[in-house]
Amino acid sequence: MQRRIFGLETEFGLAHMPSRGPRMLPEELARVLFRPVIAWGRSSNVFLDNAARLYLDVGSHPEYATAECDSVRQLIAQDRAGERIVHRLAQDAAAALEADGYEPRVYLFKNNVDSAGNSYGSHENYLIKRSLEMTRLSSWLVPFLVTRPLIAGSGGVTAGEHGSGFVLSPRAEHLWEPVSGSTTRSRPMINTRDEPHADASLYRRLHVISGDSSMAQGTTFLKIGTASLVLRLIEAGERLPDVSVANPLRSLRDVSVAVDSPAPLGLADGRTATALELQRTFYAHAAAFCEREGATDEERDVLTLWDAVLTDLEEGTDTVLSTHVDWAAKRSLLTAYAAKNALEPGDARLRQLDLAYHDIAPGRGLASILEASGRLATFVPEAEIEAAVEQPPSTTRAALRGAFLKAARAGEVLTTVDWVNLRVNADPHSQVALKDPFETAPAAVAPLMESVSRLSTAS
Ligand SMILES: Nc1ncnc2c1ncn2[C@@H]1O[C@H](COP(=O)(O)OP(=O)(O)OP(=O)(O)O)[C@@H](O)[C@H]1O
Ligand SMILES: [Mg+2]
Repeated sequence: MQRRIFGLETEFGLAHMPSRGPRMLPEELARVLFRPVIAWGRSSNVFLDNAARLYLDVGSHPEYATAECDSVRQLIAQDRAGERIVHRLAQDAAAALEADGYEPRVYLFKNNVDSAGNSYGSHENYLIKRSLEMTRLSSWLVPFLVTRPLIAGSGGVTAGEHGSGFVLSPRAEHLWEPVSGSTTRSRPMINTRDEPHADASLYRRLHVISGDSSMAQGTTFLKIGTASLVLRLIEAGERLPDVSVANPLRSLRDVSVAVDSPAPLGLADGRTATALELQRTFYAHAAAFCEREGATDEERDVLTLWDAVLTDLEEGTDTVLSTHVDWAAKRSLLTAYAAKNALEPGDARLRQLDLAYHDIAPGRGLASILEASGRLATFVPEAEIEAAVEQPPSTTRAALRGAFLKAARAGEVLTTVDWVNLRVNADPHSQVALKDPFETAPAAVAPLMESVSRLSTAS
């Protein structure tokens, strides 16, 4: 079975929301949040012991990029570990604010649009074969991503020029092209910037930036697991029906807004199909392919859940939908709250509830409360998430990066690290390039480790 590398980058919304008294602006708050990171790692752009990258770009959105994972469950653990790491920074920041006379109400939101309408991303990374032709890839992947909000959207209340309402994917409004090399200027669904972070003759890193950040573990499981299955079909050269949509961006928005009365999407060949029909087509091909070619246990679990979610949508049932899919979980909360308090659709309290769903503070954020009470399904045991705060995935090169960083930090040896390269600063010949993301053999970093132990003993 072909293995795949997955990585998830999450940008968080950061806010000080005092009930009274002075309010700290996000840029300043971000600096306070990163003070311990800079003290520890001498930079606001660091690789952690769990081999993830934590950094602050321009602006005020802290970003956590998971280490390379090779299963979706592992990715969920590493992604959740990232939430914990930034949450703990937020707790420290709150204490620092309090000491300075501010009310200590610091919030981190794992969402994609702030109250001013700015969008920030959740980027998915998939290792794919270099030999894959990009046009063939996008002819299937784009219609898949256009319709994926049905099964993986985070849901949201909008108050736009077209009136207030509920959308499946708040991110959908902020994308401008199906495929492009730029992330900011034109914001595509698939970014083709060619940075494989691996042997470029063998691999590409597919960068999908159209998805919403996910709170429910079931949504991450579906979002990544189904995309990976679709990639498998494409990589295997399956003969697939042409389901190219005529206008991907318009269709993405149509899918997002038409929650209850889905309009058919126009296909490039003149036919029409609903998003649900297209998702069912992708599912059917993936299921048949796995039946024929074999599948991992995890892929079978993805197929089972995908089928169940689509069946719920087809039949108007809720056997798995609101326990696994963010938009459905959120919508039932909103509906119940609006009914109880007799609220109009555009009421500001509904937008607050929407936001509270994405608050990552355990016991305060609504998704975390739903999960704790069993109303959102879990895929990874709590102990695995807590372990992932410190430990990298053991089955990818992240394990070697993590071990190197840990040893170097313990010995106070300064290093320079990126996704591929590892180096001891004081030993220019020590550089190792881990071009194979599946490399886990300690021998691959033996010279580096020797250099670390020599220099730590020397100090
Ligand atoms: N060969 C690979 N294939 C797929 N994913 C990878 C590979 N190597 C690294 N990754 C993942 O890609 C992500 C890279 O995150 P990072 O934030 O550094 O993104 P970037 O696109 O390189 O840069 P930036 O966000 O600064 O523009 C991580 O989650 C990492 O685990
Ligand atoms: Mg990034």
